[in-house]
Amino acid sequence: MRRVTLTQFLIEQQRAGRISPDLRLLIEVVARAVKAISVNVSKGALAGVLGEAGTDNVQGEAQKKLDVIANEILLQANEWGGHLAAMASEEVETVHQIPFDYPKGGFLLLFDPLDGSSNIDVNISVGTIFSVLRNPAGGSEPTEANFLQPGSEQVAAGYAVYGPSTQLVLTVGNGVHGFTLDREMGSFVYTQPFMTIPVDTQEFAINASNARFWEQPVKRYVDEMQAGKGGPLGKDYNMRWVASMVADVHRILTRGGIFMYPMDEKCRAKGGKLRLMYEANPMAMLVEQAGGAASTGRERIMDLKPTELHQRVPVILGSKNEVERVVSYHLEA
Ligand SMILES: O=P(O)(O)OC[C@H]1O[C@](O)(COP(=O)(O)O)[C@@H](O)[C@@H]1O
Ligand SMILES: [Mg+2]
Ligand SMILES: [Mg+2]
Repeated sequence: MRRVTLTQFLIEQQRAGRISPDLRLLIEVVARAVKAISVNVSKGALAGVLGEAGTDNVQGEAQKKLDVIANEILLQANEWGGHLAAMASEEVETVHQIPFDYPKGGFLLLFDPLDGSSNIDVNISVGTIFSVLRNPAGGSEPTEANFLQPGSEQVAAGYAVYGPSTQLVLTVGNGVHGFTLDREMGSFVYTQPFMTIPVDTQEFAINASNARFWEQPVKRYVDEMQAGKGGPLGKDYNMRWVASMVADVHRILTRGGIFMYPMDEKCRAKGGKLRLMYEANPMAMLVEQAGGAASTGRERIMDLKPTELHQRVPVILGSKNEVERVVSYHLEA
């Protein structure tokens, strides 16, 4: 069978008029950075990359060495090339300007360099999530306000999952496409065209240790799922929680399911647990492009007008009928 690489796929997208040469370059550069992160993640203890970095990030969370390494790899790779005007990272407090005297590029890149940090030291899948917006600042240095665009303005979004194999999953607004890293060849091979999420599911993902903090609509929904066949939903459900959003969403894009990190009393003061610009928006774009839905429980995630770069939001995403059910429980409450 003829193998199609990411490069070939992107050239085809460009030829079809779906992406510009600059956006193609941007995605290629992100993919190259992801390969470098994958090498570091897979070496683990052999390269001395496990454990704490001894620093806190802007959110007051302890950074792992790999959080810092992945962040540096993405920043350095993307500074070069001229396709970007600026970057924003979960690990960096303010907008990261391009340190060269290039004309400003047409795009803004946002990322969670290493998602699922608590899983690094126990050798469970982690990932990288990214989002691309247009640069509205023209030739001047983009400000934080220039980044605060709703998710519906994203021109591309994707993630890499560093699991038994490294996969890159991407949308440029024309479906969701998956690629698997061929380590010997050093290239991403197109392995999952048009990934779709079935509208119904019998699998849910939530951190059940927070049950006592949940709001009533989420309690009701989880109780109903746990009641199984004899309950109001009339079917048995299975549960999975990797605690790496990338891995949980990847499972949902592969075989369906619903993922929830809802509002709860523990995270209410912060607005939620997951980050709007680096986690919720890019995953929402991918999930919607695959036929699923993504909501806070009360609003479509991609309709939110961001108020700050590191904003947090509740997230409920995946199989459409299930997400709509949880949303209806929130609206009834
Ligand atoms: O520790 P918990 O409550 O299970 O939370 C897990 C969630 O936190 C996250 O790890 C947050 O992401 P970071 O690791 O990038 O901070 C998500 O990937 C995951 O879904
Ligand atoms: Mg994360
Ligand atoms: Mg992270």
